[in-house]
Amino acid sequence: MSHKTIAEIAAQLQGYDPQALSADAVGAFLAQLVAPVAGTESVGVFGALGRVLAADLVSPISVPPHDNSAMDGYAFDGALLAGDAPLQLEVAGTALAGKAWPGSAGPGQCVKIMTGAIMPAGLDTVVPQEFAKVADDGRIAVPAGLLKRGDNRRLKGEDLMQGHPALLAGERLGPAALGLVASLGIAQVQVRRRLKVAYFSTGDEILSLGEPPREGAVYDSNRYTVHGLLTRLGCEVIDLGVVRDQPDLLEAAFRDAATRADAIITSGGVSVGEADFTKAMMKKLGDVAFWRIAMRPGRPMAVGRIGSSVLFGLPGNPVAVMVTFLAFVRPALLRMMGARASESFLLKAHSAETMRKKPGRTEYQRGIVSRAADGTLQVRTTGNQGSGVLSSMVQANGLIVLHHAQGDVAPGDEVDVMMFDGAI
Ligand SMILES: Nc1nc2c(c(=O)[nH]1)N[C@H]1C(S)=C(S)[C@@H](COP(=O)(O)OP(=O)(O)OC[C@H]3O[C@@H](n4cnc5c(N)ncnc54)[C@H](O)[C@@H]3O)O[C@H]1N2
Ligand code: MOO
Repeated sequence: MSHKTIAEIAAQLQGYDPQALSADAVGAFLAQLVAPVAGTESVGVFGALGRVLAADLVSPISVPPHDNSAMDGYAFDGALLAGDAPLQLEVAGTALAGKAWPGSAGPGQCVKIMTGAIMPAGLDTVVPQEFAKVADDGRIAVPAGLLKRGDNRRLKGEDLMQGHPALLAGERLGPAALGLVASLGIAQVQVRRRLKVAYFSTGDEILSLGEPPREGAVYDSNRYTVHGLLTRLGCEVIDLGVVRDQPDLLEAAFRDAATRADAIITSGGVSVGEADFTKAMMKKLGDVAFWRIAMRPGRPMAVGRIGSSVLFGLPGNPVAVMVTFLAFVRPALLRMMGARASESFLLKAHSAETMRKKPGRTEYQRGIVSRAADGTLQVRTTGNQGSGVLSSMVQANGLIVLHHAQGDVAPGDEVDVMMFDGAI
């Protein structure tokens, strides 16, 4: 497959400046860099949760398969409802769910019917049992003015119609979609193959779990966060551990990742520090751009391609990793997974506090959304917004998105919030 180079994509984007990119420009760039992976597989319905449908799914049957009753009651011909007086109907038989009533109702007759039972021929309306008065002679009375013709009847195919698409290619199959597939009698679905994403952390000061603490060193948290983010997305995660700032080790890790994965995610080493091994190695092995993004947190980032793998070089700070992942990597990976484009879901909430914000960059503040006394949604920040303060990501239930052109926020102003539920 031929891919566009960084230079080719950059040439197409107006005002592309790697040293000052808006968050929108990053999104537009990545949309051009990545494409859905080829390859599909057939999976059973239980195993299809979270997978991406590879082709439109056309209904082989109609659901429901027949007109049927939505209530336990009595089915009758709705044409009789014209008058003002209660209808008096004789009960001709009983229609049970799961089989057709074999008889036929004559004029002035109704059929006792259970929820889900096929509507007997010629009958189109159901009076629920609670509203039907049964007289001593066994006849039932339908009160006047209660029903319209067709009430309490479910039409054949009102959920899914035979021959029509029930689900479109690119659907990420959730619990409702699994049930829908099963309701069509379909046991296997064709889904895109899982995306393979390799991940490693870089930095000499990064300790792996199990190593004793030492001065100046911190335990690797990014690999665990990224593992969680990727797993929730339904990717196959290839964990390449912590890689020291040594050219031979970095080169081996990148080469290994590029042969095994569709995408490579690294954290650390993309800023302007002196030990620039990671950047140098990315540049040597692939077609990579180094960006300064007009955003907070998550200013530095590297993107490009090593071999045929897409590279996302995320900044080392733990919160910046999560924010850049949610803002940019997640939409790009969804596109690679073949998922239909979906805008990230932003909720509006009233700010409970003043937020200082300079126009000209996008800021993501960790927020806690709650319901105010008047029933509306309000959001407050978690306090310290340092990009190393991972505990605040745990406290938060969403990211307040202060857009590029936006200025200061006053208490009561509406702000956009990207809720974590569903995203991570
Ligand atoms: N002179 C400048 N300095 C910095 C700039 C800048 O523009 N000019 N940008 C700052 C920003 S913003 C960020 S973010 C960082 C990004 O730097 P790197 O990507 O090179 O990351 P490191 O320096 O390796 O690490 C930054 C920070 O994060 C900690 N870290 C790294 N990896 C992990 C991990 N796997 N688990 C937990 N913590 C990790 C690391 O210890 C550092 O504290 O640069 C700023 N500086
Ligand atoms: O990416 Mo840095 O964390 O903006 O702080």
